[in-house]
Amino acid sequence: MKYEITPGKFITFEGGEGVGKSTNIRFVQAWLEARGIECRVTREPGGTPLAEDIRSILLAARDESVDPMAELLLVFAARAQHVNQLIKPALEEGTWVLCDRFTDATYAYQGAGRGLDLEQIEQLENLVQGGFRPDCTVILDAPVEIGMSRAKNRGQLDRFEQEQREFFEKIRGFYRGLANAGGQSRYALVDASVDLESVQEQLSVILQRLV
Ligand SMILES: Nc1ncnc2c1ncn2[C@@H]1O[C@H](COP(=O)(O)OP(=O)(O)O)[C@@H](O)[C@H]1O
Ligand SMILES: Cc1cn([C@H]2C[C@H](O)[C@@H](COP(=O)(O)OP(=O)(O)O)O2)c(=O)[nH]c1=O
Repeated sequence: MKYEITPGKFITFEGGEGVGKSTNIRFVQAWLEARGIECRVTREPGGTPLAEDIRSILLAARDESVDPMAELLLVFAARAQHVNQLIKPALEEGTWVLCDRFTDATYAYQGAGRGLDLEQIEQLENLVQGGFRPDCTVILDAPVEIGMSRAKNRGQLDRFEQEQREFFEKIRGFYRGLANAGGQSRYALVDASVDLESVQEQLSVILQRLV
């Protein structure tokens, strides 16, 4: 008898700085593993040794201003490595992959934030990923100042965290737009401004629909 492995699901977590992505990914992992679902937690930019090296290049604060197109191409270089070396092989084994940010972050940060053309980003998305997209994208939404105040105890600011408030408002607006576009979509908007328990209640409802 042919034994078929059910491929895993690919869930991505998006939102502004400090909204609680890492904290809630750990909750989702525990929730799924308690139901016998094997999970792999990863992040972007990063996830493999090469992609983590590219992450360090992207996040380093530097005197030289970084050309937005150079930033965009680095993000996708890291993603090509991550998708092909880690994410797809894990999914094919039946492991679920929980990823802290993915391509929606590129539309939000390099597109809405830096002002790059969304169609050019889409061309790169198709080039690097083909038709590969997340099964579900959780957007954790909170006012910019809440995320900033939660993130501020983390020490030195990286190159993105050094941006002005206006940059983060654009990113928040973009994510909310994705979630509110209507119709059947893979996006689930979570109010992350409330206490952790209330955030996790919202996540449980989303997870019930996925398992
Ligand atoms: N709903 C919440 N209420 C209060 N504090 C939170 C909440 N969610 C996360 N935190 C705290 O905020 C900080 C940033 O959370 P983190 O998960 O690292 O965010 P991100 O990964 O989105 O940058 C952590 O100290 C975390 O414990
Ligand atoms: C995945 C991705 C991340 N980024 C940025 C957003 C973040 O500022 C940074 C690192 O992501 P992350 O570690 O999630 O930041 P934080 O925990 O502070 O929210 O990389 C992009 O600009 N484009 C992308 O495509």
